[in-house]
Amino acid sequence: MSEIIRYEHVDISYYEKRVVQDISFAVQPGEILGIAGESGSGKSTLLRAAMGLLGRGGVVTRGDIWYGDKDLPDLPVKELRALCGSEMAMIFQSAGNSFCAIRTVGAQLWEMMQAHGKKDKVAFAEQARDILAKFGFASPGRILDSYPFELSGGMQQRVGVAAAMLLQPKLLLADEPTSALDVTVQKQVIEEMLLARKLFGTSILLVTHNIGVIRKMADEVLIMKDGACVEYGNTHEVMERPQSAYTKKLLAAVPCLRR
Ligand SMILES: Nc1ncnc2c1ncn2[C@@H]1O[C@H](COP(=O)(O)OP(=O)(O)OP(=O)(O)O)[C@@H](O)[C@H]1O
Repeated sequence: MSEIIRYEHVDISYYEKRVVQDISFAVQPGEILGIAGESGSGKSTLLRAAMGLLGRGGVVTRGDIWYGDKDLPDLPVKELRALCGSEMAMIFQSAGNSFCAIRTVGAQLWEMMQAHGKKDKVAFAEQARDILAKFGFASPGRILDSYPFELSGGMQQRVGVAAAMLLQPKLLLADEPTSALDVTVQKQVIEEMLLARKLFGTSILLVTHNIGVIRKMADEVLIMKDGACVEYGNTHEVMERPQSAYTKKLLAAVPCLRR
């Protein structure tokens, strides 16, 4: 199998109530799959299932999520934790919530790297400055020495994306990464994710309500409603010739956006 990740007939329940049913898709190396659809249709749940982040009450009840030859829902917690960050990284709507308020950004990133077995702090600092510079930060050293509250929400989100790339994961799971941002910063975060793909060949699974973001970024798109897939295919084709009534309605509700 050459795919980075493959979902096969996945059902997920919370407290025995099924919220995701029979979802199948695959993401190739360097490919971006956008997932859009109704609120509460299970988009975030799909991403969280890969990372083992469903929490108490959440279970993959059927199907497989293959990462290479590893079926993620069946993986022992320790093995899954080792993959998280180094192979698969996740970014959320607000990176600020993931940072601890009372320690510098640099200290927290170093802690993350240590958790993945890195021991050379000087090499880490150099790599962190290098990544931040690649992602367009003018003063990487200042960012690392900052406390999160010294950075704007948009800046925190941009740092979050760059930080996720420190371990050069093969797959980035992005859950509404732009929805809390103003339009200018949204564009910067989109550019950052596209740059991550260009620099590192990272595949991206992107959940968003923003069809404009899907048009701009995604090679393939999966549209969800009531826990099920109503449409899945090449983004351009789905946007130009949607087949399901729900996708047609969803696209009709979007103001005309340029690619
Ligand atoms: N921890 C949880 N416990 C119980 N039910 C949950 C939990 N998390 C999500 N759900 C339910 O699972 C369903 C899918 O939720 P999910 O957050 O995946 O949807 P979504 O498509 O990402 O929604 P949105 O677009 O509003 O973020 C919803 O009915 C939600 O209420």
